[in-house]
Amino acid sequence: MDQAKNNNKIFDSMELFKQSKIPKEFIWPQTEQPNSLEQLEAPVIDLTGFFKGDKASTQRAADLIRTACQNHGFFQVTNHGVDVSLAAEALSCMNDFFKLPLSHKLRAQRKPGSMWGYAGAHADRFSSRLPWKETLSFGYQEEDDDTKHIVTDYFISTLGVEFKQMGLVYQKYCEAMQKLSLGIMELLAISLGVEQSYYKDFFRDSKSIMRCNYYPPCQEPDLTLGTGPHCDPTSLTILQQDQVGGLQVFAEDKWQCIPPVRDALVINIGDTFMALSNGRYKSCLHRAVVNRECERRSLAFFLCPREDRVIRPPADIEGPRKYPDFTWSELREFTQRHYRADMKTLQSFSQWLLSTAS
Ligand SMILES: C=C1C[C@]23C[C@@]1(O)CC[C@H]2[C@]1(C)CCC[C@@](C)(C(=O)O)[C@H]1[C@@H]3C(=O)O
Ligand SMILES: O=C(O)CCC(=O)C(=O)O
Ligand SMILES: [Fe+2]
Repeated sequence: MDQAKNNNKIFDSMELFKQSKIPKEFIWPQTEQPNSLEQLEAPVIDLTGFFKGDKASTQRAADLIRTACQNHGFFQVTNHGVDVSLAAEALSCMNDFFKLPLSHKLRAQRKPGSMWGYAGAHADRFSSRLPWKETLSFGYQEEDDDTKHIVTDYFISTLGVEFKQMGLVYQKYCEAMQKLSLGIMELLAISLGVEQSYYKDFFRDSKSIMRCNYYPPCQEPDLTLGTGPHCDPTSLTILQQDQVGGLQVFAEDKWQCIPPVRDALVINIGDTFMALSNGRYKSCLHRAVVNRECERRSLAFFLCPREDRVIRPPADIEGPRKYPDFTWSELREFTQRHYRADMKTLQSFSQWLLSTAS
């Protein structure tokens, strides 16, 4: 794997776009590019009844989730309780950061070993197959006294007090994401026939990751990718995408698209939840493509358990264990230091874990 250690290459997206050809580091192995992709059957689930405690609609939602997660792990939710104007503001104010001159963005540059900060094409980590994107990532955790304003504090301390308003938007957005995540954990438990609060309790005192993905327009979009094929190593991803489109999922042996649905959030389970379901639910390969005409933005909230909590499925999920015990801290370090997340991350991690254990 090209896990380049702390490359010092920096890409300025403003300059990149002026060149007629994209740098070779951004070129990905060519896969078939069918002109029009099928749409993935990612059911759009209205959460109104669930939030009202209506048993019949909760069961219907759980049934739709079970079918989706047994197949590819993706579904969408509407009436999810995230304020529409807050969601729109979180998406729009990304530009207040990504439109800054590179020198200003680099004040937030990701430090080696950290998950937080600004990264341009991950050029600091990889030396080939660079994604055509810039990202800004930061942490969120349930509030206690010294983490009550963890996101706002991050923006002020990293970018300056003029970014306080942006920090407040993402602080509120992360709080809404966390609340929705725990509701979905209840639906996942119901869908698996597990005690309803089992997973919700598992994610108490969680430490999650918020990631802003900014995909500039690209002069050779078919040669590169915004985000390469991967399975999310995390537990649950709540993705807000703008109306541009570009998210694709590899299911039934082909790439299928998830076109934007207004006011819906895309949910997918990650490798850690696949292990928590003992493999009954699938963490699925997905990617993001870019286009020549316009930028694309997405906000991904990655729910993660407390780093040291042992990832183990509940006893009443039948069948022999598919994965060894591990902690999120171990899997995260594996993806950050030894292995670039791809289609086999959890399988490769399990083998690595068992080989280093013996
Ligand atoms: C634990 C993580 C690693 C990545 C961010 C995340 O929080 C969840 C998704 C992972 C990622 C997006 C999967 C594709 C490759 C990656 C390098 C990226 O394109 O950003 C991954 C993230 C990472 O920073 O390693
Ligand atoms: O931007 C997208 O649509 C997908 C991004 C993604 O998969 C990720 O950040 O893990
Ligand atoms: Fe992803």
